[in-house]
Parts: sequence; C-alpha cells; structure tokens
Amino acid sequence: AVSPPLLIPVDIHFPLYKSNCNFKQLIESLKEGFATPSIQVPMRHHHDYPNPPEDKDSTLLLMPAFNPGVDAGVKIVTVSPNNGKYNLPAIQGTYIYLDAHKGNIKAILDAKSLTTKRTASTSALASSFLSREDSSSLLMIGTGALAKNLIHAHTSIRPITKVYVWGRTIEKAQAVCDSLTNESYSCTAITSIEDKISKVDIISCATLSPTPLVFGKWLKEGQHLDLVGAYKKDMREADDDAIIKSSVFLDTYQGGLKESGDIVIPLNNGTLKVEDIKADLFELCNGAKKGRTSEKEITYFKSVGHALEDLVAASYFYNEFISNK
Ligand SMILES: NC(=O)C1=CN([C@@H]2O[C@H](COP(=O)(O)OP(=O)(O)OC[C@H]3O[C@@H](n4cnc5c(N)ncnc54)[C@H](O)[C@@H]3O)[C@@H](O)[C@H]2O)C=CC1
Ligand SMILES: O=C([O-])C1=[NH+]CCC1
Repeated sequence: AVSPPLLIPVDIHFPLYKSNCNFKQLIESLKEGFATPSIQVPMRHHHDYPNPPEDKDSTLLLMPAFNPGVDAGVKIVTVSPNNGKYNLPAIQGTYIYLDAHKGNIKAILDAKSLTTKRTASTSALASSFLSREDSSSLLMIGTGALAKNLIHAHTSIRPITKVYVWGRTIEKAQAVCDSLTNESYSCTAITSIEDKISKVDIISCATLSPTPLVFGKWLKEGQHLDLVGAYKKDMREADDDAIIKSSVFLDTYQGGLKESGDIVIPLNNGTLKVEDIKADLFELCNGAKKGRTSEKEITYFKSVGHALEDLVAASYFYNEFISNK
C-alpha cells in the first residue's frame, strides 16, 4: 500500500487523518482542474540557495493557487538533493488549504505525500493522452518517494502487466518491487537501463540525476517517455537525441519552458524550438490540442510541477476526508 498524505483538518479539529488515494479519481480531478479556466496560478517562486554543509544548492519553492469563491492554497517545499544519505526524502514541506470566500484554513497537508500523489497522477494524466492505449510494460527509473506512486498511477490507466525498476543500487530497486504486492503486474528489479529500455512501452524517470540517464539512441517507435526529475536548468534526465526523435509535451508552458534543463538546454542549443512543442496539459485537457497522433510516434512529456495540481489534489483529499468522516 502507498501511504497517503496526512491531513490535519484545521476547521474541524481532527487529529492526523489518513485517506486512501484512488489514482483514477485523482487523475480525473486533475483533468477537470486543467480544463477549469477560473483556477489562477501565479508564477511560482523557485529559489536555489547555497547549502554549505552539503556543498550543493538546495531549492525553496513557494507555490500559490486560487479558484475565486471556492478554494485556495499555497505549498512551501524544500528540495534537498543530498538527503538520500540521511535517509530523508529530497522533498519536504507543508500545504495550507484555504477557503477562498472567507479565508479560513480548511486543512494542512503534508506536502511530501501530497506532492508524490499529484505528481504521479499528473504523469498518468499526460500518459492518458500520450502513451499507446495498449501499453503493457513500464520501466521505472528511480527508487525514491515518487517511484511507487508513479507505478501505481501509470498502471491505473493502462493495461500494464510488466513493470521494471532501475535504481543506482539493485537493493533499492528490489525494495520498490517488494513493496508492490498483490498487484496485477509483475515487478522486476533490473541492473541496466540500456538492456531493458527499448523493450518497454512507457519509461518513467524520477531521479535527482544531473546528467541524462535516457538516451535517444535507445528509444523505439511508439514509446512514451515521462520525465519527472530534473527540476533545475542545469539538470537533465534525457539527452538531445531523445528530443530530436520525439514529439515534445510539457505539464505547463509557464514552468516547463523555464525551469528544467531537459527543455532549457535543447532550447538554448537550438535542438528544440518553442514552436516545436506540441502542447501542454491545459491544451490537452481542454481539447485545444491533440496528444499522440500515430502508433509510431515517440512522445516526450516533461513536468516540473504546477500549483494547480496541488490545489486540485488538496481539494480531492479534503473532500475524501469530509465524506468518510
Ligand atoms: N515534476 C514534478 O512535478 C516533481 C518533480 N520532482 C522531482 O522528481 C525527482 C524524484 O523525486 P523523489 O522521488 O521525491 O525524490 P527522492 O529523494 O525520494 O528520490 C530520488 C531518487 O533519485 C535517485 N538519484 C539521485 N541521484 C541520482 C543520480 N545521479 N543518478 C541516478 N539516480 C539518482 C536516488 O537514488 C533516488 O532513487 C526529484 O528530482 C524531484 O525534485 C519531485 C516532485 C514533483
Ligand atoms: O512541483 C513541485 O512540488 C516540485 N517540482 C520539483 C521539485 C518539487
């Protein structure tokens, strides 16, 4: 089982509350959210700051969103990329969920688990437009907090029977597989990305790697690539060849064009032009643009995260809490 966000309902003074995440429902809520024009999302603050004990920058993200007359919220998260060595997740923080009419705090959610659920569901939402409907295999690259959630979300929308997990150590990849019991797919830990990558239908990558792990020369017709990590301009999970071979889609133009090396580096070196990018999730969800258009197309989805996803997910978990109380 995947642990859900912890909910501390402020209005109703309940103790910590755990609810289950139904990925199908959360994916559907996100689809509606991306097609709801009243939800407003200012550009998030993305501050990289020095972390002298680690000799590696950390990041502070401040992410507000509001749906006038309905609800609002703000997420405060840090990304501490060396946290693996302390057995801590890279992403930590808080989400404050507000009533947009009277301004009261409706709930406070743990931002780490909220982020894992909404990010995985956003990837699966993109996959629903971009992967082949008959996709039956998934390669998960990365073994962190997102890995299990991405596997749950992707397998909830496609008939996947085989999942492969790669991590920097086989033990961590095996631990992800061991945590996925009683599922309708097999899960196998692997030691080489190269050996498996051209044999699967969907590749999902969620790591802190600064340099590519996915190379275009390995990609084959019909695959879908889901790139979740690389949250800074100098990080990337896939190389220029992957861009050249693919139809490129973003979670949003707002952050996607600015924040990740997976898009910024190919834009700067001329491999990719803004007008080559096919669509973002707003355009896919409101029907303005199409996703996959052929069985042979390779689709490339890059996310950096968006505060609309947090607001929609907070609302989903809050309503689950209210209806199950
Ligand atoms: N697109 C989005 O909306 C979001 C993206 N993220 C990003 O997704 C990535 C994964 O997040 P979590 O699973 O929460 O992090 P985590 O800290 O729980 O796990 C990180 C994973 O990356 C691996 N890793 C670290 N350095 C690596 C390297 N050089 N090569 C290969 N693997 C490496 C670690 O072994 C671990 O498996 C992070 O970069 C995070 O910033 C996180 C939340 C939202
Ligand atoms: O949207 C988000 O919460 C994040 N994006 C990259 C790291 C965390």
